[in-house]
Amino acid sequence: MAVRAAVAGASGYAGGELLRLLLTHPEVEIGALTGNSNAGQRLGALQPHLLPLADRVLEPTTPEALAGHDVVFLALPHGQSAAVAEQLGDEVLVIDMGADFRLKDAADWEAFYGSPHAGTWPYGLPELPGGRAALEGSKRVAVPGCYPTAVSLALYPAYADGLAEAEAVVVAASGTSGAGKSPKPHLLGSEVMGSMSPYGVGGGHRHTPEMIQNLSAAAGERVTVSFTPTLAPMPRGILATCSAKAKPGVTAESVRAAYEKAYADEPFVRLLPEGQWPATASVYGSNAVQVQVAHDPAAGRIVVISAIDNLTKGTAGGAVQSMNIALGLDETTGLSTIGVAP
Ligand SMILES: NC(=O)C1=CN([C@@H]2O[C@H](COP(=O)(O)OP(=O)(O)OC[C@H]3O[C@@H](n4cnc5c(N)ncnc54)[C@H](OP(=O)(O)O)[C@@H]3O)[C@@H](O)[C@H]2O)C=CC1
Ligand SMILES: CC(=O)N[C@@H](CCC(=O)OP(=O)(O)O)C(=O)O
Repeated sequence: MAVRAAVAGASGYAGGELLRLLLTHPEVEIGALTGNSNAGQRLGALQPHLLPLADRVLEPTTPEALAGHDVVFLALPHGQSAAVAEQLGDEVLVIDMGADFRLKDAADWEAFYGSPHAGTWPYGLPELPGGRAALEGSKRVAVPGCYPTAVSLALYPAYADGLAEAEAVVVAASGTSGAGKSPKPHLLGSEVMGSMSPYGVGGGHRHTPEMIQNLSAAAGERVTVSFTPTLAPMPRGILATCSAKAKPGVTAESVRAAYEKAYADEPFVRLLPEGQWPATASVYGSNAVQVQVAHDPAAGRIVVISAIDNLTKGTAGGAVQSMNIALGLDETTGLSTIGVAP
């Protein structure tokens, strides 16, 4: 019997990418589609690339509209999911693509999001140690942020294998869809085209505590992360350049061996052959993660670069992968590692 899925936030970028994936998922039947300011609109007017759903009309996001489904995806602005989720009952699988339930530390949540902490749900990054076990049979999933997905998958093997000191430096470039669809003055076409710019510099970005949470769990000690996001003139993609001081005795061979071990059996993470580097174009529209490692002996640092599509593995693909695990389906069902080129 098909898994009936509702999508709240179907008019947004994350909701649109989720629907693109669910349309080809062999086990899923798409149920209610809800929005907020766009309720009453045809989906075809908002997501013209989703042709099979063009004549569906968005409903308001209410418990009644979301009732009667096996899975409810919440692709809402952060801070909006908790109130909706608590009205859905314990039997339905709720997958939150926003930030509300990602952080374990209430003080971190309050410091970075400025509202009371709603709680913590099993975290939807199966590749992390213990990640799959946390999701199996769960009725709640918190999908990670896009930058924490790219950065945690780049650095966790170095920490899990005890190769890196507990400080990491990350500079990551993101495509503009990461900022969502609502209009923002710094995201006007003329501001973004032909330019790259940093933001959230100096530890202010709300994804910093999420990265620290993941890397500290892998290291078994608190890892600090100096994170600088930058905006790149492209619609999708994240390229994360991450480094950490190498522990004494670490070599290029020991670094590569740690990553080969971590990713040998991962269906979506590809440690590239030596000499080949991750690129956002190679993972465009796919759930793949490209990773490459280097050891810089002069600087005494491990350098790891990862590339993801922020809307796919960084949000909607990660959500579908987690749904598959929670429901006991093959983890790769409905997901592709094939990109779009050129
Ligand atoms: N874009 C990305 O790369 C990533 C996004 N995410 C997360 O996914 C979530 C959605 O982001 P994104 O799609 O980019 O954002 P968008 O701004 O593109 O879409 C937001 C969606 O939420 C709906 N919405 C807005 N306010 C409310 C409300 N008060 N109640 C119910 N629905 C509401 C909007 O409906 P309407 O249009 O009808 O007003 C729209 O469907 C966010 O939490 C974001 O952080 C996570 C990782 C990456
Ligand atoms: C380019 C850009 O603006 N990106 C967003 C991150 C998108 C994301 O993952 O957001 P959530 O944590 O809200 O899910 C940002 O930096 O705020």
